[in-house]
Amino acid sequence: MQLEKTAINDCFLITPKVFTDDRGYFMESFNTKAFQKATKLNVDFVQDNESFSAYGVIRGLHAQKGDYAQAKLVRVIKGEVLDVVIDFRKDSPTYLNQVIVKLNAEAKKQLFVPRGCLHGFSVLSKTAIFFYKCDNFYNQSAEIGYRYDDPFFKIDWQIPKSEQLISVKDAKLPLWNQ
Ligand SMILES: Cc1cn([C@H]2C[C@H](O)[C@@H](COP(=O)(O)OP(=O)(O)O[C@H]3O[C@@H](C)C(=O)[C@@H](O)[C@H]3O)O2)c(=O)[nH]c1=O
Repeated sequence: MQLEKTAINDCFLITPKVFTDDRGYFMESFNTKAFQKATKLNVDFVQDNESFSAYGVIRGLHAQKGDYAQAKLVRVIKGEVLDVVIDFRKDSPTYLNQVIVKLNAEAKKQLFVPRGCLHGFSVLSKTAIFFYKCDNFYNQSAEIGYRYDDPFFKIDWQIPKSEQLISVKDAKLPLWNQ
């Protein structure tokens, strides 16, 4: 696997080694030892999530707070998304920096999202299957989130306004009040 640093501390772009042959391909989508060696981070993933979305869907911006904060290792199994991470850790040297990267099933890149960061994505392809590992369990009461169209974050989700599809829950999220 190959590791690239990003504009957010401890948020890494990971390219797995893909072995192709006449049958197709093989890759280790996750290997604890290789991950720890490359990132120097000790992360214990405990939950895997998968979601399916159509073009125009925007999910985010989400996180879990306090003891329930989650690091995520995200990737796309089908289609393409624009993945967005905002460093929301007040004590981080890259506080409020953003990482915005296209992830797709062809390139197979993964993004490691540290605990305490806001996360979201928009679907650029006709449909997309999004898969992610989490190092803490889902806890509804610990969920926090801010509006995908918050003017402070000013994220270009690369979806025309008329085609954006947002959940009722996400549409009701507050704007970030600094
Ligand atoms: C995230 C999650 C949701 N659910 C349930 C709650 C709800 O009824 C249904 C759909 O939940 P949501 O609308 O919150 O799903 P979604 O908007 O896809 O939420 C996800 O968005 C991306 C951007 C993230 O970063 C994730 O951490 C997560 O917050 O699934 C679980 O049971 N476990 C989970 O881990």
